[in-house]
Amino acid sequence: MEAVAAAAAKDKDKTKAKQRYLKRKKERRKVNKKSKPKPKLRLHRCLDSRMMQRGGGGEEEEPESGVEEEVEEEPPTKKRKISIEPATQDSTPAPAPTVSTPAVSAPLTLPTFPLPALPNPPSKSTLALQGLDRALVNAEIVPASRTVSIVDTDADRDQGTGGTHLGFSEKMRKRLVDLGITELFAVQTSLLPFLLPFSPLSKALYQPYNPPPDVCVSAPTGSGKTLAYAVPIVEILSSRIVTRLRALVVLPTRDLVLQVRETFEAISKGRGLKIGTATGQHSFSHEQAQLVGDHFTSLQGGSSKIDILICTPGRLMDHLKETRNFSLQHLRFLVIDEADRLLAQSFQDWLVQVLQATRPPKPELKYTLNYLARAAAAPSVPPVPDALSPSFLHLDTDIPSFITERKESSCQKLLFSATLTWDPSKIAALGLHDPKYFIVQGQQGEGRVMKGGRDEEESGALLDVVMEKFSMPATLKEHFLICTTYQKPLVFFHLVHSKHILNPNDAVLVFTKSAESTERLVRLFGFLREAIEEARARAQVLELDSSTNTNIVVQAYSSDLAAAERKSILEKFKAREIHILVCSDLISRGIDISHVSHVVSYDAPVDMRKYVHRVGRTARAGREGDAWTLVEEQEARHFKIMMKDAKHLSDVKRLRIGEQEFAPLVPHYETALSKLKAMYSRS
Ligand SMILES: Nc1ncnc2c1ncn2[C@@H]1O[C@H](COP(=O)(O)OP(=O)(O)OP(=O)(O)O)[C@@H](O)[C@H]1O
Repeated sequence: MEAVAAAAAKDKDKTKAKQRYLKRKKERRKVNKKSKPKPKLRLHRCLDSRMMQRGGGGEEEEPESGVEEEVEEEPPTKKRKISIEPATQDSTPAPAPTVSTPAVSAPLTLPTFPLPALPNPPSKSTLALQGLDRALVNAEIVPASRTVSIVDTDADRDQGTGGTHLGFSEKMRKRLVDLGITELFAVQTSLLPFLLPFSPLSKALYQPYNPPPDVCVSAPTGSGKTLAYAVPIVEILSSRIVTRLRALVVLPTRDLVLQVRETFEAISKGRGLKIGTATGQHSFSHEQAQLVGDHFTSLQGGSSKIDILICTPGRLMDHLKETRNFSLQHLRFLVIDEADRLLAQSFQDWLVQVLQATRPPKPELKYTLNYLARAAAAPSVPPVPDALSPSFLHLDTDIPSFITERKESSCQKLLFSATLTWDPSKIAALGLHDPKYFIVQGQQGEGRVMKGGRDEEESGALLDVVMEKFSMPATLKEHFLICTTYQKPLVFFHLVHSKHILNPNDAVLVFTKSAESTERLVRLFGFLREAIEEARARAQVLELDSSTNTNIVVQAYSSDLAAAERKSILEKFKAREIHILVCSDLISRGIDISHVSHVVSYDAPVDMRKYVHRVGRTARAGREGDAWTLVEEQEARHFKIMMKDAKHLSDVKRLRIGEQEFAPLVPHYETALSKLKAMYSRS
């Protein structure tokens, strides 16, 4: 019994000792908690602030539209992972740990180390501006509201304003007013005074010792870039006495060449300037006869029948290589419109070859072995040193010159796009001389509210351009719809027939991903209308109201069509004989059809550049316009991320169409689908 009692007492002591130990441990923990730093918390804060500064955390958390919330976010697991990593892994030397000696032999807590302090990373704008071309940092940011009236009132005449103060002549002002242009748009008010300075020397056709500065312009679609370069070119070239090829405008497609030619012809009426095109639409010999005067004598200065050539790069290369007396040495202007697209195309290195043809070759020392060898191999009739431009004069070795200063090409390069690239490697390839950048703001720029005043506003606009957040026309309304692949034709059909789109005077441009999709959609549309008409004839269409107009003219426009056919289709569309034009991205850039009131991207665009140019076919020159993008369910995530990256998601409204709205169409759609299937299986 005694032994049992002793054992019980011993157990009791042990329990008491254990309780005491636990109590002490708890107290020690409390003390430690108060005195020790909180590494996890600090690291979290540190990481959070870093993420905010890098734009990761800060921007993602920005409250956006209801649509925005549907974008899937990355789970925040990473942050936690990092926070529990042992601090000792960091290579930064840490101060000696402070370990408190326990009063009793209790298990030691892990020593903690103060975390190394991370320097604050530079802000986004500083990062983007670091290493940027100085000229780009000094870009002129032009608000879209900077317009100027050119209607000549008595007051204007007295004050010498009314447009002529922008550098162009009274003759040009009158011509523009005759064409219905009463005020100049922002891109024009900024560029004209720059390209047409008052000093007569700057308007000279040749400036071999002080070549004019090059210009890069980024301005929204439909903002009037064509006139911004056409007016100065016509004004400066009008002073010429002898016809030489002095302006070259390069564009990516034939359709655009024809459009720009029309603009030049309209504004240069009565100036005696000769305008030519080279697109491959006519035979090569026909084009040669249009471009060059003398085909037989080899003239070192070339021989031109035109002052201005508007062309595509492929055909330009052909003439440069094979057309005798086709010379670019007299160029005063080289315009690259839709520059980002053209710079992305190699076309036998067209840019390098063109730039080389504008620059004078280095003077050669006579009587060197090389020179003599080449002279011996030269054709028996040497080229005649006629009509050389000032910077090429040294080619005529018989003309003595005592001027040793190097002569440069007088060619001023002008680059334009709504989505201009700022890729330094591409810009460097242009060898720009003293470039000046103009950035015309659109929708986002006008609405921007910046706390830091003008400087911050400007660097914000610059940052947007550099980071390819493109400006949109202020008058554009954008929408998107998400649907299944099966529903897409139904949604499209419903959209154009419902109040959303087609009013009697509306014109709709529909973009698909390829010529084949264009063809298929037009056929399906036709079969669907047929099915509805048949059902109507059988008086079966009860639910479809009479507004479902089946007389709408829909036409496909694709590269599969002959050039003449394409031209005729575009003319009919402009004349409103065609209501819906379905096309691939062939005419998504530059084409200007003023009455296009709606653009539908039937197949969602894969990148932001494509999106900008497609939707830019409407809402041009200050008119209203709507853009609709049909997004298949599986593409929705990509589309939203693309928009979000471009800071544009909140500007695009999501539209929801309930299935019941197009349910009456479904039986007819099924009939149309089976007809389409039968047609394709036959072919
Ligand atoms: N000052 C103006 N007043 C009225 N209309 C104008 C003016 N300037 C240009 N326009 C018209 O605006 C339309 C769009 O012009 P333009 O085609 O030059 O735009 P853009 O900036 O080149 O567009 P994109 O980037 O899509 O090629 C044209 O129909 C043109 O005639």
